[in-house]
Amino acid sequence: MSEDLSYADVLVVGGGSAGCVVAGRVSADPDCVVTLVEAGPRTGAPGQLGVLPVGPASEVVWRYPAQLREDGPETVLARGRVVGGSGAVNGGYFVRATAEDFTRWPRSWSYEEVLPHFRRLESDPFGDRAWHGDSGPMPVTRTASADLHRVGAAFVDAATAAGFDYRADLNEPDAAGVGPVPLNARDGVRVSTADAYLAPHLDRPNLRVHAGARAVRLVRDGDRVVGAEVEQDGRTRLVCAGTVVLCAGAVGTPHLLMHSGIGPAKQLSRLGLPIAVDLPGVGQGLEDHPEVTLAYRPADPGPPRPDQAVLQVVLETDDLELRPYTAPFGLTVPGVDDPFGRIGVALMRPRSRGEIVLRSADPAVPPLVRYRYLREGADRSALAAGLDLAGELLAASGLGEPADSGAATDPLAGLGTSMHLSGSCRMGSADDPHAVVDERCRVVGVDGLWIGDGAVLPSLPSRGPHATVVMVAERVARFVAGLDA
Ligand SMILES: Cc1cc2nc3c(=O)[nH]c(=O)nc-3n(C[C@H](O)[C@H](O)[C@H](O)COP(=O)(O)OP(=O)(O)OC[C@H]3O[C@@H](n4cnc5c(N)ncnc54)[C@H](O)[C@@H]3O)c2cc1C
Repeated sequence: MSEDLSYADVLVVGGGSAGCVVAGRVSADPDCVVTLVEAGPRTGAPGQLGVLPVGPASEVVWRYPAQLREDGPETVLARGRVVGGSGAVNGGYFVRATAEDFTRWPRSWSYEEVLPHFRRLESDPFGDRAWHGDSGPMPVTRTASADLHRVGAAFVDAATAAGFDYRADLNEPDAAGVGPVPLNARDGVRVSTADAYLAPHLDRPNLRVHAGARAVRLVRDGDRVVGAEVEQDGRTRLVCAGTVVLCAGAVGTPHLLMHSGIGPAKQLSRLGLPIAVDLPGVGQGLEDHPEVTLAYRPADPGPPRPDQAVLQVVLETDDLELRPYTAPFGLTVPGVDDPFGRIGVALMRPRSRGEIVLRSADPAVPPLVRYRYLREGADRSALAAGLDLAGELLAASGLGEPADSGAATDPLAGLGTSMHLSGSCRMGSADDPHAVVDERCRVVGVDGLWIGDGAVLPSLPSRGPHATVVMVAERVARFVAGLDA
């Protein structure tokens, strides 16, 4: 029997990028008791921008089995598992979705509608521009030209010489070209939403943060969710709640929904799970940016610089993002052996969509992330064209000679992922049979249940998703708090 240990007006499940925003914002009302449960530890993710703490021995990530191509082998996908979530272990790149991206979202999420929320969340030195804010919790900074690592400086020179525009602000509404990456960082240290939205308010009596606490199942009373079963310290506790906001991420949120009987009936019944609400879109339609890299032998890798972002500059073209990584991954990801310099080539508007598949009726067994990358010929040729462009820019930059990394026979053989999973419980209109949440991010067919994380993105931004996920969470917090109708 579960023990009824606590009550919350609002229970936030998952203390990642989105969950910390929702808990921090909603608990501003002292009359609202907010409980945040996070499966991972409270701290442990080193904050230096030049270190990605996601290597094989990391204690702050989940390792999900993943299959990138339909006929390909399984690999492992890391996601943050710590207060701050993936945003506490990521590259610190904080580029907004473009204005054009929002033309694919429901009209109530047009660029004009979301802009105030982007402005509210940030403190950007460009704060005097119409599309920026200068008093929000997230600091947004860029590496000054004079401070760029030689990789970034040489790449900018090569790209501008090749005719690409230089953009000082890649967070302009439709910025394309080459320029410094907006970073959620201060003085070379990553600032997660746990730092920005949660830490300043931990003394609020109405805010309770439980680390090492994993929700295993939602609890319902008829059509209403009334709480969750939470495992902590080897015990299962029942947390009763007036409202539950799922922020367990694009894998964790559909996983928890399905284990609570909310999901595609066919998949649930195959595993003998009870069906409460047949929602065919749960876990379906996920998107991410496939990435291949051009490896080279760096002419001069230089010493590791933990204070420098793994990506200081980037080139945005129509549907590609070129990423000249500042240092070999062997220097930035603990436990990884990789001596090569790399220019990443990511497809930012991929046509393939994947799914999250349950493998067991036991909620402790991680689901499979099935990407189905490169099913479409157009995706393959776009990436191949991107590799050609990377080759031209490498040659012009003088950064090094292409390496024989085994990619010569099939340049797409080294396919990877940007780890930008989104849209596994996507937002949509009432007539969309695959919509999991409505335009206010309320779960369809269930009362008292919201989703506030990257799972709800209706289509993948053509930029990394972190800034956009934080914007969505800002907005969901307002819906939950009743500040916006
Ligand atoms: C290694 C890496 C690098 C990345 N780099 C960038 C980048 O530089 N720029 C960019 O734009 N994007 C980047 N991303 C993606 C970006 O960080 C994510 O899109 C974003 O952080 C997602 O936020 P979220 O709140 O949806 O999920 P998360 O931040 O992943 O939060 C989910 C949280 O829920 C917790 N959780 C899961 N299940 C449960 C449960 N059952 N009970 C309790 N807690 C649970 C998890 O432990 C986690 O803390 C990167 C991602 C990774 C993994």
